Amino acid sequence: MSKTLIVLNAGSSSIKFVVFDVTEGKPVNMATGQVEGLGASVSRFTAKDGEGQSLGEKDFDKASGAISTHTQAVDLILKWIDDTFPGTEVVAVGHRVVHGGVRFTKPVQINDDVVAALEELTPLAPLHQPHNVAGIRAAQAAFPGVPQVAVFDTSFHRGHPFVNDTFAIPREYYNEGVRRYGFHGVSYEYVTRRLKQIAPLDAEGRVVIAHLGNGASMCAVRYGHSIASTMGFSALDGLPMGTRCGNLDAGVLLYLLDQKGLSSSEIREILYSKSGLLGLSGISQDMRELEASDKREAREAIDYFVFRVRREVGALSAALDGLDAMVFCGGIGENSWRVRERVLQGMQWIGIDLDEEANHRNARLISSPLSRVRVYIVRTNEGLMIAEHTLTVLGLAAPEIQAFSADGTAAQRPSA
Ligand SMILES: Nc1ncnc2c1ncn2[C@@H]1O[C@H](COP(=O)(O)OP(=O)(O)O)[C@@H](O)[C@H]1O
Ligand SMILES: CC(=O)OP(=O)(O)O
Ligand SMILES: [Mg+2]
Repeated sequence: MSKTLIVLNAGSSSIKFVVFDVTEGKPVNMATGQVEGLGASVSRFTAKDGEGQSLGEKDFDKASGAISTHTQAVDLILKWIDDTFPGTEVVAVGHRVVHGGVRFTKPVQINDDVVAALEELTPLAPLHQPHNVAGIRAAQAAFPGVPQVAVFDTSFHRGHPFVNDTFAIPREYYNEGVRRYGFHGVSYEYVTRRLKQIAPLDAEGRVVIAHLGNGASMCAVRYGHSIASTMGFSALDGLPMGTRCGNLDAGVLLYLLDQKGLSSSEIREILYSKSGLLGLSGISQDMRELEASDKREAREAIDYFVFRVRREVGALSAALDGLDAMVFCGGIGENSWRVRERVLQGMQWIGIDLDEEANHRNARLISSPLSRVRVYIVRTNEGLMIAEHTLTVLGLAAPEIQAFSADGTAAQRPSA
């Protein structure tokens, strides 16, 4: 009987999943999919095989039994896996968990104590953490006795030097956990490892990675380790995102509270769900739609996005004492040649010279031979990273994965 590992990435209104065959101790992608629109009037299930070919899609509305909870979605995913891959045994479940706080500096096997600790971190990541915990509970109910592992978005950043870990507010807040955690660490860890394979010398240098997806952040990596991130205490800080504001003067919060009389939950809704590309354009949170629009507001939203990314290239390069390579990943970073072109144009001052033709075709290397700084596109793969960590934590990984997987954890990092 073949052995299967399931990776779950539970968001506010969707659960993404990846099914891996792990019979040989190495994850082989069998299927990727998601249930979107949880709690909405219509939810949608889609799945693709390892080559990207559709394995099925189905809409669920009131008539066919709408899916409103994460538990129902996990049950649906489990049943689909059972029907699609009969004769496999689920041996482990790996979860992406956005916040690991100061305690979780590396992936961990989940038990009741871990779940309780993750629940306590909910106020730090209200858009993600409750859903991550709901996904864990749903999977525990669906796969009783099957070991589960949490892999954290914050772990990769836990070695930040103090100046990149703190805010200049009274120190007691730092001591109680008000720190610049940084997120998207699972993606950055994967990209850092791929860069080691693609360009080993660059991977040892000073690298700025831009994870530009629906959530977006940038990370400064030196000798393969994160030293700074644009995201801070919450997944709100730094770059503007699909619906999140990014960097914001704290005075704006005081204004909304004191002068506009908004409640904290109204402010949370604005900053997390009504801002960013959606808030500025009034049209969409989706970069493709904005690029297709000829409205001035759409153009200005993209202008702002590009401007903030460019600023951070400079800021993170300063944090790194220079720049050797840059990497784009995430849905926008991997696919939008327009955004990349606009970010990189006129950056000769920092050593970047774009190869426009390579950039147009989303090539792996998009800087010209004249460029002192190499610029790459790397397709991120958070699911594979989570699968490898899950196998390693549970002692199920093939030796080469075990060695690879042990090598990037914050616990083993030299101090930055
Ligand atoms: N070909 C493309 N051109 C421009 N933007 C794209 C393209 N493909 C995807 N995107 C954008 O990528 C974003 C989604 O990124 P993704 O990393 O898939 O999101 P998530 O954080 O939900 O995983 C959306 O804004 C989408 O419009
Ligand atoms: C941390 C974060 O922003 O995650 P996502 O991109 O999945 O929203
Ligand atoms: Mg994402």
